[in-house]
Amino acid sequence: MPENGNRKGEKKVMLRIAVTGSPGIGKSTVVVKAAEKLADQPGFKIGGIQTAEIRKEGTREGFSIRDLATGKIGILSSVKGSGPRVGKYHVNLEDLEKIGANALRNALDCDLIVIDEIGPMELKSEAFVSAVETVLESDRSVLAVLHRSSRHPLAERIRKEFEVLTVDEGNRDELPERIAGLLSRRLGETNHSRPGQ
Ligand SMILES: Nc1ncnc2c1ncn2[C@@H]1O[C@H](COP(=O)(O)OP(=O)(O)OP(=O)(O)O)[C@@H](O)[C@H]1O
Repeated sequence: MPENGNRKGEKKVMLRIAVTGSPGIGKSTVVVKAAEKLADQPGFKIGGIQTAEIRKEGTREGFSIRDLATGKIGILSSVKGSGPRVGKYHVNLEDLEKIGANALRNALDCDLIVIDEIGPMELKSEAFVSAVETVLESDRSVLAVLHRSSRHPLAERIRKEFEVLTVDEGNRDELPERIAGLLSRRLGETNHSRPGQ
């Protein structure tokens, strides 16, 4: 896609997809694979966040958070620490805000904003919630992982506004291709809607 800046004349054709499903079913993997397929397309700019487990000697000790655009990585939560608790983990509000919320705000010129994930840990931070709301108010396409059972107003809003796909063992292998295809076609529509193209 051409540099963003002035998108005057560009039709708003953003696509909002959320994947949800049981713990450990493969939600993050679907999002990573879909984003990788799209990143292979020349000029397709992806921003946002990715979370992953931190394991030590086979035991899960917490989660990391990564800014997809800069590669900057921090601690989202840890069994050690002092932040608000979610299960046995303490949420690290500092990195959630410095890396997570900032990554979302800095992704507003991207073709696709990835938010992995919108769940109980991330929703502990008002700054993060506010950054997600800013993304929702933008005209950017979004691919998010949505926690299955969160009743937080932001999670409920996403359920209403996004196309929600439930990952299961039967569809998790084909979903990345399907999602990448949907987003890729939408990008094509965006380019074709630009004047002079
Ligand atoms: N299509 C697949 N086939 C086989 N294994 C898979 C597939 N997708 C994911 N996995 C494996 O399942 C595990 C969990 O994957 P992933 O972290 O993507 O799940 P998740 O639903 O995002 O988990 P969580 O609920 O903890 O956020 C990983 O070990 C991953 O390698």
